[in-house]
Amino acid sequence: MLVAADKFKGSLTAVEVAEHVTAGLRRAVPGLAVESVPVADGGDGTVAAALAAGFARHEVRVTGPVGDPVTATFALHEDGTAVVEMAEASGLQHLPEGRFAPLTATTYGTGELLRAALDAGAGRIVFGVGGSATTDGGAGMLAALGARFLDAAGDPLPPGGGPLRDLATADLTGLDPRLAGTDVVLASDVDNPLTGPKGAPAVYGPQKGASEQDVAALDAALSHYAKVLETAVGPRAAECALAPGAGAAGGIGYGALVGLGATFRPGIDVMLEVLGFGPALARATFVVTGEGSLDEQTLHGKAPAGVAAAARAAGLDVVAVCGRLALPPEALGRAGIRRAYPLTDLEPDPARCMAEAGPLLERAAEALARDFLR
Ligand SMILES: Nc1ncnc2c1ncn2[C@@H]1O[C@H](COP(=O)(O)OP(=O)(O)OP(=O)(O)O)[C@@H](O)[C@H]1O
Ligand SMILES: O=C(O)[C@H](O)CO
Repeated sequence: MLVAADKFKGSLTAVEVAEHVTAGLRRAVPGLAVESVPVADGGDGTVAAALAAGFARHEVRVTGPVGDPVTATFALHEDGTAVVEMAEASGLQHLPEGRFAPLTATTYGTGELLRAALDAGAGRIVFGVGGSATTDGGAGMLAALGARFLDAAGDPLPPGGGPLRDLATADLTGLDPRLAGTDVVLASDVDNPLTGPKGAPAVYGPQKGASEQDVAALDAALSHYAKVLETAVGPRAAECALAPGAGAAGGIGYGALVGLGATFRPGIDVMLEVLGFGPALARATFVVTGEGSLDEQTLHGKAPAGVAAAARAAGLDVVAVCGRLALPPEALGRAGIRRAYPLTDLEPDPARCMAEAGPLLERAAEALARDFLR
């Protein structure tokens, strides 16, 4: 039995989900052998999943999205693979008192975090992006790693995506030379391009507090930024702006593709590899996956869809646990999930469902075991 579920955002971490599911399964089937691989898709919870898989914890003080220092964690494996999560440095959770800063929030701290991973000896970086407070195209991150972004007077630009409208010259030649020898994988939660109707400002700007006017300003600023970078590094900068994942996390995907030589991969695929899911799957006979909300998004590359695809390919049955379920049985079936057990079936009151998620999940796992394991 393999438990490979993501967090239930707002109520349980992926590690807690695994613990409660295991407890419930064992209550129904005493002595059941259960292995767990808490999973994540590159978005928040990615470093936590790597730590649960045995990576070493490294904590660093870096610049937060609006300039105040924050403590960010990255995870390092003894084989030299680092898992770095941009939200640890530049995520929405670091906005003081939750106050948005759509035009001025910076990814500078993410660049500092990447530098710390290089300092710690990382030879390969899995760069998980998503959940960002920023829309600066990764300019702050590149600046922290040695790039220079200057206005017409030759002064460095102030932080954030808005000021990129005044960018006159970009110079990436000062980037940390260790990056050239480092394999960077962009593990993204989304595949949007940098700008346009499906771009970072239009699609994800509003969740960072951007008004309609801000979205238009950010889209123009990022388009201009990409043009200036084309002058600095050549036509590949234009290709990167259109590439899947360029628009992830406020365009940090673009910054990583252009400046860090990153390659884009769907986050869940990369993370399953990094977390040792394959060998665990080979030992399993049945798989439980899940996340907080099983919905349309789940089908688009979220953790349970990735787990179910891999498990079905190995010929194993998959069922899911979740807080809430917003998919019909046919859609679950297409994703390779035989049945889902939502906590809201056990406790219809949403607030109690969140507050008592642990014990409810144990009951859901017991029911699942009775249905499938006896
Ligand atoms: N215990 C719970 N009971 C009912 N619903 C829950 C519970 N825990 C989480 N949820 C629902 O799940 C939502 C979070 O969904 P989920 O954990 O799938 O993350 P997400 O928002 O899709 O983000 P990510 O992309 O990081 O996975 C919450 O907003 C809530 O609606
Ligand atoms: O951070 C963001 O902008 C979203 O999570 C998409 O990557």
